[in-house]
Amino acid sequence: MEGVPKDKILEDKALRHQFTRAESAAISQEAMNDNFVVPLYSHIVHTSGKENTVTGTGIRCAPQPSGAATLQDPVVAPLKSLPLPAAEAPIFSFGVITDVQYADIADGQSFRGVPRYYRHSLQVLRRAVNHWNQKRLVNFAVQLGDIVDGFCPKEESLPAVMKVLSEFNSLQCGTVYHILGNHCLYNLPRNQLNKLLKFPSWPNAHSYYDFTPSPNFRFVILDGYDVSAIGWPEEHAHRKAAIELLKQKNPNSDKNSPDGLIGEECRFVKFNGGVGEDQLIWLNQVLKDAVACRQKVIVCCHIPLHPGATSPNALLWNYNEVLDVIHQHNCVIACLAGHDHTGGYVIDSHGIHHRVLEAVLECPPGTNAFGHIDVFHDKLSLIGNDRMASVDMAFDPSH
Ligand SMILES: Nc1ccn([C@@H]2O[C@H](COP(=O)(O)OP(=O)(O)OC[C@H](O)CO)[C@@H](O)[C@H]2O)c(=O)n1
Repeated sequence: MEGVPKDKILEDKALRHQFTRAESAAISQEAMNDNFVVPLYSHIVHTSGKENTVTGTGIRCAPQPSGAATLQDPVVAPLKSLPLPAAEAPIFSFGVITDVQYADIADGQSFRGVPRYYRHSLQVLRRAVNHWNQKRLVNFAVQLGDIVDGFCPKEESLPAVMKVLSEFNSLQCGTVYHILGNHCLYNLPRNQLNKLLKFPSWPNAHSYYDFTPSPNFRFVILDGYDVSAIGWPEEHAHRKAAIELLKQKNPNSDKNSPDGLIGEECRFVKFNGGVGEDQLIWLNQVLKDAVACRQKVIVCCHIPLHPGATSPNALLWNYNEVLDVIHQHNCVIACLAGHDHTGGYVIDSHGIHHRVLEAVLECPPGTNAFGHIDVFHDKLSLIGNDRMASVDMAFDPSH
């Protein structure tokens, strides 16, 4: 955060502070009166020929050089003595990483034959934390799910989780906010995870929460395995509902298999899940409150929320219900997810950015997949490392 004007920095301590509604509204008004610097440039990465999608790795558009004057150029006074405009400093920054899926086992592969590097993933995580620690690059980090892999021998689940968490604990410059993934639930009971991952909702049973790291920005952490065939006790209503849904939607005896399912119907597999009714009501309330506080919201969920940003077999079962709620409020600027390891990106019909992040687990030795997001008043700038593609996500600050 070197060179960042003092008044734009929120110290770590303040970032961990949960702002009250009154505080937020007051600071929000102050910010509105502020003269924000207009960014020098804003761009979206196009790497695949598909508009607004990111499929390449680590590509970042550079600002265009100003070039020589042409006949079309307006006549202007010589600029010799004008200083260059200063680059705008981010309001805050946060680290992002997903699908570490650590296990102390030999390399393997996914169901589709994609190599998976279970031990190396811990090294990628270590490099991520070191990177974020350098120059205090971030104010906090978000881990988007699946810290350990389902192939981790059961008796090693807890030590494996502890090993991963101890790497995260090396983050010197702020809190790590965790999200539940399916592989976490293959390893440990939900209640134990809720406690280990320090969910603010603990000891309540649910695994969703929100936090306000800066007065004008709120994060909503969704639990995509709220209605799920994994992670709940046998008799739990949400497990029963999930099993019933899978019975209706997926004719395969192995409910992890999408064989025979077409298009978006492929999402009805056991390794996905849905957001339950209570969580939808809670989400609606949180977004309503965020609008009242003039906050911009970043929604994070392990399972992607938009079919344009993911393969259909990694999509949230009731993604449309969640999007309906999100679209009713004019405050969500981006949705971040993991789960679909290759990554993806789309801007939806309401201008919301959906960025699915690239997995750590699939990084061949020596390569990386992590990043940090600089938050500005009118854009989120994801700066990815190596296999994580960078992208600028602009939004309208006036809404
Ligand atoms: N066709 C399939 C696919 C998977 N399985 C089994 O389901 C479990 C979870 O699969 P996995 O690929 O490990 O899940 P991830 O969360 O890492 O990734 C999600 C997808 O990549 C989304 O695109 C595991 O036990 C598999 O063996 C299956 O039986 N049949």
